[in-house]
Amino acid sequence: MTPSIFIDGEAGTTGLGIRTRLQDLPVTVRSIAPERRKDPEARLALMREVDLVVLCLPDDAARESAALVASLGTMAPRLLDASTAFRTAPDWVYGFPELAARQAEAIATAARVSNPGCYATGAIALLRPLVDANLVPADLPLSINAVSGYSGGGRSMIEAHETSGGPAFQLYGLSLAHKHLPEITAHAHLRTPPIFVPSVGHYAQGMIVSIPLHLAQLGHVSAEIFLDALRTHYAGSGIVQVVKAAAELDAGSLAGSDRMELSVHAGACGAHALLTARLDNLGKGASGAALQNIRLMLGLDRR
Ligand SMILES: NC(=O)C1=CN([C@@H]2O[C@H](COP(=O)(O)OP(=O)(O)OC[C@H]3O[C@@H](n4cnc5c(N)ncnc54)[C@H](OP(=O)(O)O)[C@@H]3O)[C@@H](O)[C@H]2O)C=CC1
Ligand SMILES: CC(=O)N[C@@H](CCC(=O)OP(=O)(O)O)C(=O)O
Repeated sequence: MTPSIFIDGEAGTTGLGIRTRLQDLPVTVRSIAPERRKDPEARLALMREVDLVVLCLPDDAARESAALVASLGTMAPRLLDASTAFRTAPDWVYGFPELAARQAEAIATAARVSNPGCYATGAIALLRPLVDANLVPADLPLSINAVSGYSGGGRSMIEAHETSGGPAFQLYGLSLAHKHLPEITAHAHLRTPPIFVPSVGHYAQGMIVSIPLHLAQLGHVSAEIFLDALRTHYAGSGIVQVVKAAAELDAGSLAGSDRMELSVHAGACGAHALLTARLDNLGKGASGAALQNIRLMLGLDRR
């Protein structure tokens, strides 16, 4: 039988991206009448009838909706959440199929999967293989810089940039406590939370996450060793690709793609390296990643 899906928040930025990507898949998308989209009874009624619920809501609404699903007990559908609410929760599986050898399998069989944050996707993709291979110590004090297109802030930020015109470039999260830090620390296997400085530019979509490293702090490693480790880890992935370092990086050039590109830039002096991840915050950073997880959860393919 064709599996059925209810996207709670289907009219939002991430929800719409998922709907569009589902069009060519053998699934039935069940929708709620727009005027009842915030009505718990109407949502619960749909949740009872589907195989998979996908939450594309702000964190508090996602927690409420997850509680509605849980109230169905043994009749509960499976759940994929795009918010920050459950990304480090012990009874949820982190929806990053490329994270480790068994992750795609764990996602395929999980009752509850959390979709990674956009910045976290880039940072974890770069760090986790290097930490696991003991090339970057888990307690190394790291700094992570990132820039996102304004669609990363959802509907309200999109409207602000497209009507009144937002700032050309803005650092934010300057209390250095961005909501992605717990997930980056946990899933990159770090023991020291990094300093994370996000920023947003006056363009719609696409992001770069970059992590500078002083090689003298790391012992006998080089940019080439990092590159080899990343290439080995992501060999065979059609989605996460390790590419040659270029002299410039355009944050918007993967807009519309669900791929992510990782690079290692070697400093000319031989003492520095810069790890970079480029992705579309709405693609591998949100709806594209959700599609990977939906396909795995519904058995539509394996990574
Ligand atoms: N945009 C991005 O790049 C990314 C977003 N995410 C996450 O995905 C989730 C959705 O974000 P995004 O799509 O950007 O946000 P949007 O603001 O674009 O969409 C959110 C949607 O949720 C609806 N909504 C809000 N509150 C409720 C409620 N109580 N009950 C039912 N529906 C509700 C909104 O409806 P209405 O507008 O009518 O209130 C809107 O349709 C968030 O948790 C976000 O952090 C994750 C990765 C990247
Ligand atoms: C530019 C911008 O505002 N970006 C968002 C992150 C987008 C994202 O990944 O969202 P979730 O972690 O909420 O799922 C922010 O920094 O809050």
